[in-house]
Amino acid sequence: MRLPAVTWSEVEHRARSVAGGPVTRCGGTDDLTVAGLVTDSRRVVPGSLFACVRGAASDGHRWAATAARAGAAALLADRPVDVALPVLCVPSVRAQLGPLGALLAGDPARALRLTGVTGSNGKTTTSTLLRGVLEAGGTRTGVVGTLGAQVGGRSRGTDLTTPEAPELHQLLRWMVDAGARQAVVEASSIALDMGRIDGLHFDVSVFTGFEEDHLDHHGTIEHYWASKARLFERDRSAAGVVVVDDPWGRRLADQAPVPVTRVGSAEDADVRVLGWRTGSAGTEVLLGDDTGGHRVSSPLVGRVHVTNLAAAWATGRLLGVPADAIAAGLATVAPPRGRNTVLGGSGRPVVVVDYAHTPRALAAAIATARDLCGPGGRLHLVLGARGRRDRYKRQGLGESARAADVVWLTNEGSHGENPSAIIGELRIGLLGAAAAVRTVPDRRAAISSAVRAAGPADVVLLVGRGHETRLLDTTDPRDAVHLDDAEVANTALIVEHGPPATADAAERAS
Ligand SMILES: CC(=O)N[C@H]1[C@@H](OP(=O)(O)OP(=O)(O)OC[C@H]2O[C@@H](n3ccc(=O)[nH]c3=O)[C@H](O)[C@@H]2O)O[C@H](CO)[C@@H](O)[C@@H]1O[C@H](C)C(=O)N[C@@H](C)C(=O)N[C@H](CCC(=O)O)C(=O)O
Repeated sequence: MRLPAVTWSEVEHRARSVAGGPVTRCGGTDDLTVAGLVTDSRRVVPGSLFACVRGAASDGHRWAATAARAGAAALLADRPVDVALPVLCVPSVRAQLGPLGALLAGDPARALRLTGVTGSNGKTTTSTLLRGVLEAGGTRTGVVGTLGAQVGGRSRGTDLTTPEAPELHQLLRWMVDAGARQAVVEASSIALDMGRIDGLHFDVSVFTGFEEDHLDHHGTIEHYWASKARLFERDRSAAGVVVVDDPWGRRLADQAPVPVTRVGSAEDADVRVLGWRTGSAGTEVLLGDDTGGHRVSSPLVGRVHVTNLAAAWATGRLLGVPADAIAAGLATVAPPRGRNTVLGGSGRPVVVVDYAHTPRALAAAIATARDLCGPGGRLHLVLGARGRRDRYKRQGLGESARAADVVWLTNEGSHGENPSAIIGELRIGLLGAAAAVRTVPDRRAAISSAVRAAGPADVVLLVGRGHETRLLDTTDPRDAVHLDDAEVANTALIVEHGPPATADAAERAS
């Protein structure tokens, strides 16, 4: 992807448009040009403008000399650095990442209609659904989120659900160059808090629902909610679609300064869920809006997707997509990897792989998996908790797990914590539960044991990692090992219960 060469004076001019205090240019002539804004010295290429970002673990200013050696043409800093490069000194480097990230990517957002998606659960599914709806409406649409970035038949990996602003604007440039005229952006609360979507304005932003999460970062649930509510300010979005089935969503709908379409089962919902049913073949929802009743179907499995489908419907309508195109789009969108992915069946246990990693999402995933049990079937849950993150959730996860028949406690990547201590915290929520509790610290062995113990009417639910394929038990990312829950489950199904009995099951196992 070729990024435009931007003159130093254009960079200075855009930087001055960011409120916050004096901008001082040290060195560099007006016709000096830079190409690409980079926040990581390890990704600098000749001609880059390197942004010295102060972080929690280190200060980007420490990497200025490294960036210079890698060919950076100039620096963005908030204090003097002893490096022989032109420097633009600003009050806050992080505050410049959006505006300058946009400028140095050629302001791609100006050529796109943008939809933002935030919420504690359902961001990835709803973003994927929206892309399908907008494409069915006839517009090439890009998407960026937890599963990386996609446009047309191309994809790119990302380290974060919502990348840092310079990378995000470069991905939007990549989408525009690939012919996209719409883009859907998953906006995580941490990204909203850290300014990663600065420089973007959304036609519609979607709030998929809320429960406490990421309190390690936000501190309190109020701050967590406020970071999401920030997306529904006029300077960020023109309109909102908000699921009002929980009090925090209702509060947002009541308080947001932009026009809000309310979605859910509530009486006052503008797009109301009138009924639904779900099973291994997919989900069907009956919706009511100001144009009447609409029946939509989707291959997604599980009650958790009912409001995701309703929110995608409401957003498509707001963006002018005809009702029949929305329905066609929803009917064709395949489940995103690791979101209620269904394996096995046809005479073998069903295995469901899901990303649920909060108590409420786990309770919903268990309810969904229970819907897939055959007569008299039991639900086996393979449960862990990621190390070094949101310890406060572990007892709640254990409490939600009480709804299963057999719970297999295991490792989910301890990230340097003591794996047994993590399992012990999960077990607190299970004290006195009717469910049988097994402890198998090795994740592969736990998945295989659960699949082995499951009968043909049973369901094995694997939660916490979904699509993830890297498992880390230390604090050094280089120690990560490959472990894909769906891969391990498929192997266990064949080893313990034989190959798929029918073609479609074989297809599903692929
Ligand atoms: C809490 C958080 O979001 N931290 C992010 C933050 O880290 P940090 O402030 O510690 O940065 P740092 O490591 O001190 O580095 C400071 C600066 O020096 C630079 N640097 C660093 C090393 C070097 O050799 N050269 C160099 O230039 C870095 O690129 C950075 O610009 O800035 C880093 C660089 O951009 C991010 O990688 C890092 O995300 C970490 C890895 C992370 O795990 N973030 C998670 C919590 C996150 O953001 N999750 C959300 C939500 C997901 C969900 O909803 O489930 C997401 O959007 O992914």
